[in-house]
Amino acid sequence: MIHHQARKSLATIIDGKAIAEEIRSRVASDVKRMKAYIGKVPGLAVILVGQRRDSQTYVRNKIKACEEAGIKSVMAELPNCCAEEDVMTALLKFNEDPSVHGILVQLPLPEHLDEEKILNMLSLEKDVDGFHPVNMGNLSMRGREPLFVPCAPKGCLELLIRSGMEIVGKKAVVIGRSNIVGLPIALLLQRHHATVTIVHAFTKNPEQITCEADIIVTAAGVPNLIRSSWLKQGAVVIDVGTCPIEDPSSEHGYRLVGDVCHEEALRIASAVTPVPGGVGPMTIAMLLCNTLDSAKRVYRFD
Ligand SMILES: Nc1nc2c(c(=O)[nH]1)N[C@@H](CN(C=O)c1ccc(C(=O)N[C@@H](CCC(=O)O)C(=O)O)cc1)CN2
Repeated sequence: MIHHQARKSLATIIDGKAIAEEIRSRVASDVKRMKAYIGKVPGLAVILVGQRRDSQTYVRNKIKACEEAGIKSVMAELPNCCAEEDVMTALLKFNEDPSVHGILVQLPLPEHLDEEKILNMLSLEKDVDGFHPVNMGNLSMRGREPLFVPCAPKGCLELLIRSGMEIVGKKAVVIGRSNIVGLPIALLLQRHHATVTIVHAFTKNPEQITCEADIIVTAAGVPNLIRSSWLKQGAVVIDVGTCPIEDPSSEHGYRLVGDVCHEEALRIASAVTPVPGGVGPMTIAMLLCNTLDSAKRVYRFD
């Protein structure tokens, strides 16, 4: 699962795709067991608004992953020009449906829709993305437990643990402060007793901050932002940034790159995630885990 490079000095590449596959097959066997014992399977509802190509791909991959794990999925597809009310109607229907244990609204939504208002209407018990404001509040407060940890952050944590990185007391720097990735990852690392700094677009001299970090989780969406001079020797680098860049030599005319200059990071870090094949596949694996956990909670099945 962890590929050591031929040259001794190069970092380990953390194979998120292989780890995600292992987790997905564990989920599949748990779903099978649930079906055999109580005759029920977990159900996921997906709401997709508009026709963004990337969102369509992610949703397609989520539904395929559900299928492979034996999780039932339903989808509401709404046009880009739909009203907030239409999204609410779909969402409330899924909130009421007892065969649905997880609901997700694919983000980003078109600009005219109020994301916070919509996420706020999700049943807290079915919010498998963990984006409901109350869930985020619980994630941020000591002594409280969120029902669901957001998928990409949960995947990052799993990759960090698998890389052998001890988190307690370590200096962690998170680059980016979005509600989907940067903010929840920072909260999660803090929960695991790291000393966390968030770097964002207004941070002065970010390089001076990142080069002291034992752990870097980057979700800036800026290709090759993180060069070797930004890294401490032996750091673990988790790259959540995914950006398509033009590449006439590839099949679709583009390829995906992360925030990290991968070749440079390999020479300085102790472990690095690739893009693609790092955090992305883990995001989908964690969604399956959260959906399964939700169904287990409903049926009191363990
Ligand atoms: N409701 C949500 N919206 C969004 C989330 C989310 O967790 N919940 N996260 C991102 C997009 N995302 C999931 O929705 C996601 C992004 C990337 C991948 C992935 O597997 N990436 C692959 C490459 C895939 C490709 O070829 O295009 C990889 O990195 O290897 C999965 C899910 C924003 N919205």
